[in-house]
Amino acid sequence: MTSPATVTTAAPEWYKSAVFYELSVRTFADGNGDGKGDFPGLTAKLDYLKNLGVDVLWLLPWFPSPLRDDGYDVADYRGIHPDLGTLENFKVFLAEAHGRGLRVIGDLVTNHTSSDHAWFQEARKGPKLPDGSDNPYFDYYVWSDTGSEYGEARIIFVDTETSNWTRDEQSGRFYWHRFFSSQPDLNYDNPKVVEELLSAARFWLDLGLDGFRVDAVPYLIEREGTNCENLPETHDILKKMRRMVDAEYPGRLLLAEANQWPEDVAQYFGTEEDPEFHMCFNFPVMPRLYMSLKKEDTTSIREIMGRLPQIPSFGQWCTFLRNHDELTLEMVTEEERAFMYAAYAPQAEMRMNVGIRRRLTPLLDNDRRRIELLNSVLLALPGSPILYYGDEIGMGDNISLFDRNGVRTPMQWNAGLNGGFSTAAREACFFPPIDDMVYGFERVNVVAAERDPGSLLHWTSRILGLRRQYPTFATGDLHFIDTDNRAVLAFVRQDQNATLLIVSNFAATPQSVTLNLAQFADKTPMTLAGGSNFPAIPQDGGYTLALGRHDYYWLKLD
Ligand SMILES: OC[C@H]1O[C@H](O[C@H]2O[C@H](CO)[C@@H](O)[C@H](O)[C@H]2O)[C@H](O)[C@@H](O)[C@@H]1O
Ligand SMILES: [Ca+2]
Repeated sequence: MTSPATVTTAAPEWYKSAVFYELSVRTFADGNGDGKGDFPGLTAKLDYLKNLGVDVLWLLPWFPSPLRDDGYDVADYRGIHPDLGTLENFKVFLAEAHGRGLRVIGDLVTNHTSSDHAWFQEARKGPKLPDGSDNPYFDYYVWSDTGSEYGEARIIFVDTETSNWTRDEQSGRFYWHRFFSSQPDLNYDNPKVVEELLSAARFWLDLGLDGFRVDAVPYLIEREGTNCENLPETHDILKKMRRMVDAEYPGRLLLAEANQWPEDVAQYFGTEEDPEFHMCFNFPVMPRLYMSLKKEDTTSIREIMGRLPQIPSFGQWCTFLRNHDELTLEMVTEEERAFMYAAYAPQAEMRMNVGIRRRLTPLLDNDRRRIELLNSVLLALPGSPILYYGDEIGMGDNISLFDRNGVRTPMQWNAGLNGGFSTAAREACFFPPIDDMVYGFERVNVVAAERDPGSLLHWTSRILGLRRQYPTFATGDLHFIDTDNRAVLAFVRQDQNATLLIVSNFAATPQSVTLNLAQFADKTPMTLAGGSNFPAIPQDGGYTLALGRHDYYWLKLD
């Protein structure tokens, strides 16, 4: 296999203009007919992803794991889960992706390991080994005799866990875990742990991986009297990771998963002089996009975007509508959370932990106008967008499945057996393919979408192409425009190349809006898609537009 080891580009900040696509190898495509997706299966689908118009694939954890948290419980940082194929299969996949100009990032699960990891199994033997020597692995984890420390730290998986401490029978001590009890937290006060994780990262970067989404970064360090989130010592460790990447693998990407308020999440970029992550997910804006739709009031989007601190010049936000977890409601007020539950999770089983375990299309009632609206805003706001696999064809969910698995069902490729995901018997599929009347693979699948010129898939591909023509979407400044209608969100993206005006109607009825465009007086807006001219902006700047329900305009002002 002699395909390129990396994607060559002159732009070191390639991530700023990239569109990301998140997928799970396990549920994307099964290459050997055993009911489990794998790297050969994924490799065979690379042309589909390239044609869709994405630039970077983010792969969920592929490591050996007992799968008590869908792979976020890593048992070996340097391997491939046997269900997914071999290291050789991975290398072929990476070369084939790079050969098509696609980059690939992995998921580095830093905060914890699986309790099955050899380090934890060794650690359980206690601080001293039978021969009286020190057990070097004991200090890889966070132990307590009483399980009473760090009482101010919240429990994250509130539906499952009642404490962040669990007693280990073998050692007779309590170990610390921010997530499931099967995920003991690593002890980042131990420099050896830091080195272990850096060296695990090097293993994959040496193979040509383009970077990592780094999981659950706020929780690395614990300190009494704090909530054990976002601590300075945690930032010191993450900065060390960035220094390693910059020194040894320049051009590779670190993306932080820090589900925090704007002021806290922005800290994960570090500074110009002492950088941390190249990118951070914009968690706070995500639920407000949904909320604005049901409230027909976009004030919360403007407010939260206005709260985002200035970030270093190398930094870029990462925006998303959905991912493999529940639609998290951690970054909203209690009142907003109650609104979101009532609006989007009418059945109790749709709720999970602090969020809603549903996919994009069912959340938006399979309403094409709403799906297009939210996606268009996602693509126009500052940041690099991430699409979640299957959302481009309008896949549904299966809330009867345990935990967050309902949004992790097999990709639907065609109307045949198991939606083309696998040739195995349906019962052998890792998760059952969706086969209900509305979202089942017989109706919702890639082949059907490719045949229909008006499909969501084609629309997605077209709008990605349009966005790509205007680098201003990637790096331009953002200015909100004052309007007389809160249901309509209007903003400008601007740089030396272009001034783009984005107007979006979040209401379910047609709306009229008057924008204050005084600073653009005399300019003639032109639609990006069709090149049609709109009336010129008058001298006083008052510009009235009519928009159909959930309609949007992408206009150019130059
Ligand atoms: O590895 C443990 C978990 O880490 C990520 O979790 C994030 O998801 C949570 C919701 O499921 C969220 O509340 C939390 O703030 C995040 O850190 C990962 O994405 C999960 O899949 C995983 O279980
Ligand atoms: Ca397989």
